[in-house]
Amino acid sequence: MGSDYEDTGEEMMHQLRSKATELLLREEFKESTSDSNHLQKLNKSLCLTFSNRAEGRFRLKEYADAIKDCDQALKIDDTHFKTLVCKGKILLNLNKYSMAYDCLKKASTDSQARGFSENLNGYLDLCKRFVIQSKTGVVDVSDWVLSGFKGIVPEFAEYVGAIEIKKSDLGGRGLFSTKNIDMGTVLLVTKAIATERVILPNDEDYSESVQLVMWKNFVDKVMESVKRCDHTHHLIRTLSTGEDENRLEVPNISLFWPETEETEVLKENVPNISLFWPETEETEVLKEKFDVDKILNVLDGNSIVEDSISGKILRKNSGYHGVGLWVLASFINHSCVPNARRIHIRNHVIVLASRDVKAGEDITFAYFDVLSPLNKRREMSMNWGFSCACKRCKFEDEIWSRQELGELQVAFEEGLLDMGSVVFRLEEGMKKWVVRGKEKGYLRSSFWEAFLRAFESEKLMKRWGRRIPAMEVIFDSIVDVVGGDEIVLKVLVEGLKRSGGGNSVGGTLEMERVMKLGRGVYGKMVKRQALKALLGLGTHDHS
Ligand SMILES: C[S@@+](CC[C@H](N)C(=O)[O-])C[C@H]1O[C@@H](n2cnc3c(N)ncnc32)[C@H](O)[C@@H]1O
Repeated sequence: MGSDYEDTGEEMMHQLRSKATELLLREEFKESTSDSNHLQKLNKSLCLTFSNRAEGRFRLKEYADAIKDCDQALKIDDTHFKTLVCKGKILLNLNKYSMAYDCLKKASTDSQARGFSENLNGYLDLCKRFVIQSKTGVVDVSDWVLSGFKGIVPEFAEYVGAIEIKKSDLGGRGLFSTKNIDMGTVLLVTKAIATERVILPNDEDYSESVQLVMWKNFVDKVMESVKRCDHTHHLIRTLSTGEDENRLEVPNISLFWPETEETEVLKENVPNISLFWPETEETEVLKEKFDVDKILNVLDGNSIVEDSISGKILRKNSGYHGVGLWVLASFINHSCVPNARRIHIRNHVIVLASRDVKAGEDITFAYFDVLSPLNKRREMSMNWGFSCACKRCKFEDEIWSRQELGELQVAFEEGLLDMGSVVFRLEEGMKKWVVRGKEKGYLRSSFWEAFLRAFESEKLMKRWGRRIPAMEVIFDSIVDVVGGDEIVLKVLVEGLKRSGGGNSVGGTLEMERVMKLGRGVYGKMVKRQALKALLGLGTHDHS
């Protein structure tokens, strides 16, 4: 990097090494007391120099090199306070929580710990919490939510739940559950390689430019991370560039586990052997080492927009528009019958089960609004560069060949029929076409807009209400398809507020329906009272 700080360190280290070599050559260092003292001083300086360079490299986020410097310093003095603190902080950043704890604990017993400006006990507590979190995935943001997002923003450890990467029928690889999982359970917590956020202006043209600048800054940040850390580069290279997805390797999930030795090995700077090949064009070697085009393609297909349909930014000022790359989350495929969703808190993404998930299921979230008819969903998936292969699309593909359904869709889109009539005809049609169970929910979700407008209109309900299924029946079958969906939740919450907020007997049932769906949207990490506060339903609940 060539900073002044590093240059001075390098120079000093060089002088010290020369002096040590000189002493060794004279073979006097063992016998001579004065030289032994001198060597001691020399070692002390060398230790301090390594320690200082480690600190500098830590600040530059060059963690692998910083750790090497710490180890050199600790080889000279394994109780060196400053180095122990520095190594502890680096390990914390590398998600090695137990090892970080051990380092910082050792530092905390040093007499210098008392006058130390940073809060060592705070770090130790954080390590302890992270060790538990990274094993259990249990996170609770209720206090933060209840404080109106004014308190300290929660910090998260990396967590990889009961999931694995396998070949997926949907396309390429996917993330799969390895056991039965309850709705609201956290499946994955991971920090972004990089994120970039902006507040979008109202002006459409200007907004487009702002988004372009956001994308450029984001790409720059990713490139920086890749240059700084071989492990990051390695992880990004496991992602799809969109080409030949079915022939891609399936990485082992352990690559993403925090606290493991395997990641430690990969974090080391292992030079590529091609670097030493004779007769190879230098540019060729460099290209293989750092392929900008490949990384750009990876970013195109794997970056996640934070406020997209199945993402939720949990904080007060969520007027931001953001993009980020979360490597393991990028293995999650899309489905129009999704079973997971994302919550974004600062640079972390938390993926949670938005319904009960069975062992062996493909974990999926919605890349786009799945409360839309097939033709719109097709368009949106093509914009993403793929043709959706989920079971709902397959079913609807077949059933849409029925002329009546096509005509109904046109009548709905062009407003040729009132929405009550659209809904009535759809329900009657489903009887005739022998559509049953979940498949009814597929079509109802595609006609969500029509159902919503019918249920919201007193006039239409007077006319059609008795001839169509009750709103609760429809909503349940839609939730069965789309899982914990924020749009459905909002409609239910508005309905509940209009009916007096759950004080009547019917209202209590409605409240339970909302709370259950809320768990699918926000997960178990937002407890009941906090969830009510978040939904604007008051916090006076004594149940
Ligand atoms: C973010 S990646 C998901 C992981 C990817 N399958 C892999 O092997 O790396 C998005 C890509 O996965 C594929 N994909 C995701 N969901 C799909 C779906 N429902 N149907 C078909 N292909 C899908 C598409 O090729 C899409 O561009």
